[in-house]
Amino acid sequence: MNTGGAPGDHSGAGLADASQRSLMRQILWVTGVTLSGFSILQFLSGHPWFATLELLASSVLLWGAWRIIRVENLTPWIYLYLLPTFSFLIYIIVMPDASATAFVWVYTIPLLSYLLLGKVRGFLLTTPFVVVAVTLYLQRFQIPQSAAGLIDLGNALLCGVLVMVFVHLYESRRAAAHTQLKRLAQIDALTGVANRGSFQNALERSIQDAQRRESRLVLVILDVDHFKEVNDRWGHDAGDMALRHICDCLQQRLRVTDSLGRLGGEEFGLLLRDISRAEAEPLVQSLREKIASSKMQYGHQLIPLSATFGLAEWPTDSLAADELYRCADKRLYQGKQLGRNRVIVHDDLYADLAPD
Ligand SMILES: Nc1nc2c(ncn2[C@@H]2O[C@H](COP(=O)(O)OP(=O)(O)OP(=O)(O)O)[C@@H](O)[C@H]2O)c(=O)[nH]1
Repeated sequence: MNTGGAPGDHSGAGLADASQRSLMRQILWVTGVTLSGFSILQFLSGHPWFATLELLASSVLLWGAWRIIRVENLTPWIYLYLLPTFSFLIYIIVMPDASATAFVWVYTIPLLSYLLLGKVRGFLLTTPFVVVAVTLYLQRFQIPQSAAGLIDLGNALLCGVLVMVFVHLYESRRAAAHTQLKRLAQIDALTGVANRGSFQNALERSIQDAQRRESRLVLVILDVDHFKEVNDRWGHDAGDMALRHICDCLQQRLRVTDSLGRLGGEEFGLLLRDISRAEAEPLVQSLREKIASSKMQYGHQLIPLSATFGLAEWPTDSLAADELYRCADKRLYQGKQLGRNRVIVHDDLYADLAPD
């Protein structure tokens, strides 16, 4: 059973969009400002055309830094930045009066790629550029014949390889930690089902999906009856165990497309997709009976539990998620007033089935 996560939830490579956008902005600023500094140096060393070119490129980068926050799709902008930048870095290795130390700029290729594109796309972009850079470097400066020259070359190449390996390892662990954190932020620590926030997101997305497919869905809110007594009589641990027990009972009967979430305290939400109120009612009645009939084993004691359920159907009860929620909650409250351990499916109270 799905516990809140809905289809279409892509974690994506690299950093999350908002922080990736601000990171991209900072990178554009830094490279823009650095390049304008270099253009002054080029001008002073007698290369006015190259200086003008760098100044133009720097203006484009600074304009990009201002614009990047508002662009809709960030990915093309990232490639638009990385491809010319990497090509330029390779050019400065092979340009006529290039210094052998210009090769150190190649080390920034894996850093920028992994930072902006994540592990897989970062690796795919880094590899060809680094291979081309090393090949051109060796052609341009020839393989040294002396031991000292070979050591210098070995240092430069080995350092490049290690930078790539370290960045790859770092990004793999960062991406795994990000996925784990994201998962933990969406689940309720006690029961392992979706927490309130991710259940509400699932409800919003399911409504949009039902709207698109002209389907129906049912929102159920349930609250454990006299739960305070469970805590008072058997202790808080028994109360915690009762909450997990109720989740188990619910999960055993739900379909994979349904969602279960803990809305707070002893209140839970169920999202039954592609189902009408009439079809949902027997299912919810069976859930109620299952909870009421399976006493929870706590040590040598059996603790009786029951819950009251309120149902609301989309789109007949309301089109909006918050109104649908209020409707189900109101019926749950009516169920509590009528004596608990029952399912209320609509506002006509006398039409609802009373248990037992
Ligand atoms: N063990 C445990 N108890 C909790 C947790 N969250 C809330 N509670 C307790 O749940 C109890 C809820 O009590 P009430 O709101 O009075 O509800 P109730 O006793 O179930 O009564 P009705 O809902 O009217 O049937 C309180 O005693 C809370 O302390 C939790 O995570 N674990």
